[in-house]
Amino acid sequence: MAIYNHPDAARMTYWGLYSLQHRGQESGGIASADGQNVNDIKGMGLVSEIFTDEVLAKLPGHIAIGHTRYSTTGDSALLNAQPISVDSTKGLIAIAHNGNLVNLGTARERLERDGALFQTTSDSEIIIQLIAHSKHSTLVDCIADSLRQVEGAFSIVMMTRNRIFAARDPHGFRPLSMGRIPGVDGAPDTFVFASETCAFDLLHAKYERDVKPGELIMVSEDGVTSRYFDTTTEQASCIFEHVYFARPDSKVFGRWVQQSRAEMGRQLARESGVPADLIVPVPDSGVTAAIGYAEESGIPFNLGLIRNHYVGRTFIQPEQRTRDFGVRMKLNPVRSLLEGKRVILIDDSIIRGTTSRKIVRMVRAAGATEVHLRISCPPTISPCFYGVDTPSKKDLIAANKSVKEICEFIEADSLAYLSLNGLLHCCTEGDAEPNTYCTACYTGNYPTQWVDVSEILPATASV
Ligand SMILES: O=P(O)(O)OC[C@H]1O[C@H](OP(=O)(O)OP(=O)(O)O)[C@H](O)[C@@H]1O
Ligand SMILES: NC(=O)CC[C@H](N)C(=O)O
Ligand code: SF4
Ligand SMILES: [Mg+2]
Repeated sequence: MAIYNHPDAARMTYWGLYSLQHRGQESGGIASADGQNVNDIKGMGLVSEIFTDEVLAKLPGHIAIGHTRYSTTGDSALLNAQPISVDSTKGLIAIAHNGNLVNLGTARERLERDGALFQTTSDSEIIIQLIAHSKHSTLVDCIADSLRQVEGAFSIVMMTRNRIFAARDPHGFRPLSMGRIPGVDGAPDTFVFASETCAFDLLHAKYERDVKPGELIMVSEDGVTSRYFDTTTEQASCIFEHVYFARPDSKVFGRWVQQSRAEMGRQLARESGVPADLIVPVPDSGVTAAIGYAEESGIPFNLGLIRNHYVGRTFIQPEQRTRDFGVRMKLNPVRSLLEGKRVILIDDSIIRGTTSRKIVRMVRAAGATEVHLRISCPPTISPCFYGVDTPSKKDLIAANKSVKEICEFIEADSLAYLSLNGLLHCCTEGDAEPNTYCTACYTGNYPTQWVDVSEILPATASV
């Protein structure tokens, strides 16, 4: 999140982060500036646990950036919480980064040889260390120079004591949108940047446009300026944002997530329908696809699994132990709906298999006579290096087992996944401009050169 020109920028950022909590639950932070000084407050846990009125009062100013972290490089620890600030001859710069860099080893070594002292173990700090060490004369040139040297996924916002910057990597892996709150009585407008447009709604900000792949935007007293630091790379936006990561009330890569997900459900029903009495979504992320599936198949839909609202997302938990327990604490079956029924469960993805195995058992134990599982994306066979912490091949169930074997493992009566062509159709259908997506976790074809070879070795070789 970033806010430029609002008297209570930190509080606006706090509200925005509240709407983006689903993107990271481990730590959070806000940095603010009043034109002279920059302050920041970071903590472990959820946004609501870190920020109270008292804490927000310590963050004055009309400029702010904020972050919720889902760790992909570096420990889940306070030292890696963001925004990360670095002070140099260019003044203090703070960064909030969504994504994951893939050439960090070489970049970090080079910087350390040049005398950089790293404060964190996360990849994100590399970007501002590169800026701090850049030889270019203006800050914006230093930033463009830095962004040309890093490879991988980065949607970033940065701030100095009086400016905001926003940029997206040339592949446009992760989303980043720009919005505006019109100034009252001729006052200047407030500019807002957020990973997802759902953050704009609460702030009454109007979605203006996406930050484009390879674009660097600067907002200062002189207004908004934009330049491109790379125009040579083909777009490869993360299709998993539409499958799982983003909220259905967000527009991601210029397309409503809700539309894509409902179409995934309809397509799944067309590709692998099965006779049944009831469609049950696996909340939350399976709900929209299940509605589409029910629409297409004509089979009744009901909430046969209830989600405890005080438990967050399980897949993005950093530890398997918490993921295991999390599923049971989070989801509980509704016996009165399931008893004696042939049930089709709809979920968006199977990564490790933690959720599916527990849920199929749960639904059967609650009296379902048949349990069929339908997944609204293809089998996840390869890890992600671009900001989704899908593990190395040995932990990805679909990299090690056939669909038939997975079906046996999760003890379902039948299992089917959406086809890759089906998924691509669902995420592009009706669009004016063709969207180009990364689908590497389903195909193993990575859009960047730098990938960790040890992670993508065949599962048996890496055990
Ligand atoms: O195979 P697994 O390793 O168990 O991971 C896959 C599960 O995790 C995700 O849900 P999650 O609980 O994270 O979030 P949600 O509440 O947004 O659905 C996803 O929707 C699957 O249900
Ligand atoms: N979820 C993210 O965007 C992670 C940012 C960064 N790679 C980190 O691990 O801290
Ligand atoms: S590998 Fe998968 S999760 Fe990662 S960016 Fe590509 S589509 Fe998204
Ligand atoms: Mg889910």
